[in-house]
Amino acid sequence: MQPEMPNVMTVSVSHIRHALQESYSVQEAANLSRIVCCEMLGQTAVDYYLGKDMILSPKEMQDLDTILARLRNFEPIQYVQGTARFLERSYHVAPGVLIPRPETEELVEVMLKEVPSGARILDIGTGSGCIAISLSKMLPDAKVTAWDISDTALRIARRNNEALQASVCFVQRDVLAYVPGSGEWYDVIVSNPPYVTESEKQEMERNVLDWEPFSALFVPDNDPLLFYRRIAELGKGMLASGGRLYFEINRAFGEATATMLRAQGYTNLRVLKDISGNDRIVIAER
Ligand SMILES: C[S@@+](CC[C@H](N)C(=O)[O-])C[C@H]1O[C@@H](n2cnc3c(N)ncnc32)[C@H](O)[C@@H]1O
Repeated sequence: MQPEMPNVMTVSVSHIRHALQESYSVQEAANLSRIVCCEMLGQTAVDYYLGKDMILSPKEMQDLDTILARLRNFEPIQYVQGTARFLERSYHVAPGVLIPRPETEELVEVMLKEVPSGARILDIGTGSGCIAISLSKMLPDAKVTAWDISDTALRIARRNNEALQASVCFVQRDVLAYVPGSGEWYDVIVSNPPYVTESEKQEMERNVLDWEPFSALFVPDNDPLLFYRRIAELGKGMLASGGRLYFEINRAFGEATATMLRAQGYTNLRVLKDISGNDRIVIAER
């Protein structure tokens, strides 16, 4: 006979799955309930897949109710957990900062093959700091600076920089308004700027539209290359000779971005595809 455990409650995995199925497909509810049970409530994967009940304290029960309410309100699981994985590292995320995406991991992977370790790197629109911090950790001699316009993003990026023991220098700066001073040189400028056009909103999931910051995502329909054009202009005065731009782009604008960069005098243009076969990265040389 089991010893009596006061004040605990048993919760079944199927209760959690069914609660989530009110808002998600069967597959999505299954994925989310595995994360809730195993990553947030400490159930082992074996017990989860055996469908064993969990024994929760009143506090854990309250936490579970909050988690389910947030998920049923379409809040992204990364915000509910407070973390997102990016290239094997865990980044703190919260509403107000973009959740790092796998396409951006691909951008950093390309850079790691090409950028020399002592490079001076500028990341424009750093968000959680995922690009800048990854480069700082994996190219230990690089000198990495990162800009963002958003207070929230910079607070979170600085917290990630400290937690991951990286050495990125973060600066609050509006790239659209910035006039560079003299003597500010970089070998590489990387950016994953806002690039979703307003008209693409209709195709987006509720958990992105309702929760992720608009200022991190959207550009006007009539000027989808706004950020790329501005960064390319800045690059002409801030990139050392032979220096490079690395951009993550909207898949609809690969050729348009390359044409704009060529017109600004950049050379050795490359448009690379992501794992899904979409134009996703543009690289150009000064
Ligand atoms: C698409 S998010 C990318 C975030 C992060 N680099 C990533 O890849 O996950 C774009 C970022 O650009 C920032 N941003 C938007 N407008 C900006 C501006 N005018 N100047 C500087 N940063 C800006 C947003 O705050 C946001 O963090």
